Amino acid sequence: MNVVAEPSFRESVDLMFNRAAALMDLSPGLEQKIRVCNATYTVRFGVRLRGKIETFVGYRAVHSEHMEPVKGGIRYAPNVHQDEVEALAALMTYKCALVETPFGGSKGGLCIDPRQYDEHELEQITRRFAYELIKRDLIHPSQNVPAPDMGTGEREMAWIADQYARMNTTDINARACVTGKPLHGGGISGRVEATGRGVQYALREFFRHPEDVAKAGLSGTLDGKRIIVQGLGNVGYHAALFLSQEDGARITTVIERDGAIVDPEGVDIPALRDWIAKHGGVRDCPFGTYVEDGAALLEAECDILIPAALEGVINLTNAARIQAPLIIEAANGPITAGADEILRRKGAVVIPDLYANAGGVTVSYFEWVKNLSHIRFGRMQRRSEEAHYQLLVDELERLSADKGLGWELSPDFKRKYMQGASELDLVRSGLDDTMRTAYQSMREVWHSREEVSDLRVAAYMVAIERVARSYRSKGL
Ligand SMILES: NC(=O)c1ccc[n+]([C@@H]2O[C@H](COP(=O)([O-])OP(=O)(O)OC[C@H]3O[C@@H](n4cnc5c(N)ncnc54)[C@H](O)[C@@H]3O)[C@@H](O)[C@H]2O)c1
Repeated sequence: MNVVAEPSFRESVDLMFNRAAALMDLSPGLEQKIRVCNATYTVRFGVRLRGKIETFVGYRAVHSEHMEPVKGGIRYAPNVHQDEVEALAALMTYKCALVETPFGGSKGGLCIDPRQYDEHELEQITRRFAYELIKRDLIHPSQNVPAPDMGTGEREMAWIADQYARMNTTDINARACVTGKPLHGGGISGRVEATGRGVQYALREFFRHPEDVAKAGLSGTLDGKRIIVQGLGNVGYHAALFLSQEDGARITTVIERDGAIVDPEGVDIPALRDWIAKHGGVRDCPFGTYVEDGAALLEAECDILIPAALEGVINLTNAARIQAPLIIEAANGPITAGADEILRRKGAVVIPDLYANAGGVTVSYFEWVKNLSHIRFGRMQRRSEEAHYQLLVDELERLSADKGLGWELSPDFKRKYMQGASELDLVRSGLDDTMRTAYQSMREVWHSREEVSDLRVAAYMVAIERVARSYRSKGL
């Protein structure tokens, strides 16, 4: 393998920021204020496990408090470090600004390989980590609200919410201290799938603009497009599932940590997911051809590449060989700053992380609002409204019959129309609207200024301008 000097993840994010800031009219002081991470708290705590005390290292970085609470996931991975959580926290600031969720940016991490511990041990470790953060208001409904990220999910969020509630028994808004909770524990429908769903909506929006699609050298719709996905975890699985089942795309390759599965006709995503859950990897999987060097397949021919696992996987060592004309960054930071430049020169179109994976924080926002408002979303309308909707449905059917159009409203449509939307309908339509609006705002900058060469720089410009506006109006 070539050894090439790459900037760190945080430096990479800063370089991307700098490229955008250079095209803007910011004072150097404000530019620096927005770029830097405000503070990072490091905690080392001991937990007695299997008769011995084990020490764990965790972080919570707060990048920008121009809006509070600050928001960002907690990652469990063996080599999490300060640079990484600061990069991820910065991305959260820009992401929240781009999709207009009223949060600053934060991120947490715990150095742990969760696969080495059983559920009871993970609960002990999570509760202890949460205790350390809650004590310092680094988990708090109005100050800092975590969510799932790599290696964590609903289960860990439920433990964190319970830990907060135990330590703050009189806080009526306790449930809003963390998002991504299970539905029965104050969560919201559609949160588990939200980031992958957002990737699908982002691609749908991109394909609504033939001019943009042509920039990637592609044409038509998502139907029949060949897609390579790296990482079949929460984000990659849902993106792959929805794109293959609902948009007619073919997932020709899935790259996992122990190799890849290739099937030019389209990998059976639910079957593969079940296989991984049972066997811990893709080796010996019967649903396609197994390839041991999975990472090499990032360079394979396809229409769309979806890195949905780790940062830095497309870097100076492989960027020149990437064949995908369109890359959507479902993961945070999968393309380094140097690789980004190489891809731009090659003419590849990159849909950037701060937009592409914003579905998670968008639906987290809905969950937080639901928790704070103490209402259930999407319930039955009043009876008078139901009668009103019935009249409209009758009228639509009468019109269709009169004009001989032969329309028939589906029972599902009638039910939804008359009962009001379910919580899941509301979440999906809110997410779709958010992804469309954010794309339009990036696109406008991308197309209106010649020096704006790509969607990433446009996304950063929109986000930085909004953060700057917030600081200008309220002061530092
Ligand atoms: N979960 C969310 O809501 C969310 C939101 C926004 C962004 N993200 C980002 O998406 C990415 C994935 O997060 P997730 O929540 O899906 O994590 P996850 O832990 O659910 O899944 C990660 C997947 O990647 C695989 N993987 C790990 N190392 C790999 C390697 N070297 N090669 C190939 N596959 C590998 C794992 O086996 C796993 O299947 C991260 O960058 C995360 O920051 C997640």
